[in-house]
Amino acid sequence: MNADEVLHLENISKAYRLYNRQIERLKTLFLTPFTGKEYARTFWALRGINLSVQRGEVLGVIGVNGSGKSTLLQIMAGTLAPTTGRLERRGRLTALLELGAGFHPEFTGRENVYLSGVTLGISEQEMRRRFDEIVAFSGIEDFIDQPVKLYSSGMYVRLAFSIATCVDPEILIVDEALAVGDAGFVMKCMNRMRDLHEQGTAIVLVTHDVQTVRTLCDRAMWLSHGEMRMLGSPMEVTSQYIQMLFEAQQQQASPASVPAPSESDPQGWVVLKARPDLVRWGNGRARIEAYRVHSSTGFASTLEYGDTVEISLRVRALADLPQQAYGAGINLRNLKGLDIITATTCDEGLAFPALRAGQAVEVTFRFQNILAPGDYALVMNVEDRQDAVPAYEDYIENAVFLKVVSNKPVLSVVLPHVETRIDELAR
Ligand SMILES: Nc1ncnc2c1ncn2[C@@H]1O[C@H](COP(=O)(O)OP(=O)(O)OP(=O)(O)O)[C@@H](O)[C@H]1O
Repeated sequence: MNADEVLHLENISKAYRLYNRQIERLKTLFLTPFTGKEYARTFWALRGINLSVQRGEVLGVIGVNGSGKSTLLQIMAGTLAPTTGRLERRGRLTALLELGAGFHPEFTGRENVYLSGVTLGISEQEMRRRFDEIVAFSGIEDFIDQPVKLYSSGMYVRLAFSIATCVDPEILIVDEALAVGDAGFVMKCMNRMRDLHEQGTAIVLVTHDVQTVRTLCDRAMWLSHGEMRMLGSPMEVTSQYIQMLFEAQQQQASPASVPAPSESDPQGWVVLKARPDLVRWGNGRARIEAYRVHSSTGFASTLEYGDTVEISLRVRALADLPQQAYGAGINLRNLKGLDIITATTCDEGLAFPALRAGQAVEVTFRFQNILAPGDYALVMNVEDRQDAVPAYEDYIENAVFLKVVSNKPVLSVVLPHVETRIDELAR
């Protein structure tokens, strides 16, 4: 390992033995020692991972369910042994892997803080010094002397995250556990991770939230079927990843799976329902609950080139939203994952009114359809532009697919109306 490395993985692989039936497990237990015959199937959850994490860098790990992310983090954290390969670590490592991992359920929160100190090799005196800060950050002062078995999952995460981040780790490993906290705490955790990053802590973060990778990470790694598919800049890796999700979803999408405007709603609103293929993230303070698309073809997902199109979003506040830089936006994204048209209320200088929880607004974007014929995903979001980097209340990658048709050739990606003139010159 060079001086700047805190984690070094060389050819790390992890195999699990899988049994199709219980009897095979028993046979392995009782017969294999004598017959040498294998009854299990080997499944490689990770294969040949080479990676080095530098001091102070934030690495985001993405990949679909079952791609090996948790397995990799457990190996990095030292709670799981790799089948092959070599791992080196430098410095104090804290990890938030599974909910409640490392806590003794019968012990109180206070006792678990000190128990964690023991596990991390931190003296009782040092833990005593850090105790107040840990409890204050967790926000569960009132429950600190209750056994943690009585904690809600959110309280578990609060305490575990506080411990993991208040002990000056050189390496912090976080596995999506943050999703369990409420929006306020998730934001607090994000800020905490930014602070640690500035202080030089290396962070490895598994998340399904592409936006988190883009805003928090220095590098991103995409795992696919246990192998490293891509390692590089967050923007590059997440874009490729989104495109893959998008194409996979396109292949699956049958006409019936594309939500069509509801016939029962004469105003054309389509209510957004949870679908397995819907890629949606955000802190949940506001949600897009319905959308509608209108053009000369009516409330339909097929649009004529050149038509005037209106796309409306109905946004409902789920928490009180003071009047500030809130806004909504849409992108029309082609099948290569490129945003061809984007529009936001913030960029148009329009501010949302202050909203109380439960109140809704309708936002309409009206534009000339200059898109070349083809299929497009409609991406929609509610954003908060208070800070330089937007935060998203709700972000939906692929709410609906729109088809653009044209009876005149469009040879470019977009074709705006071009005033054209021929002037004959006098000889
Ligand atoms: N103890 C185990 N025995 C057998 N297979 C396992 C075991 N743990 C994990 N696996 C398998 O290894 C693969 C990788 O799992 P892992 O939990 O690392 O994926 P992941 O990317 O973290 O998924 P998710 O996003 O759903 O959390 C999966 O196919 C999983 O079924």
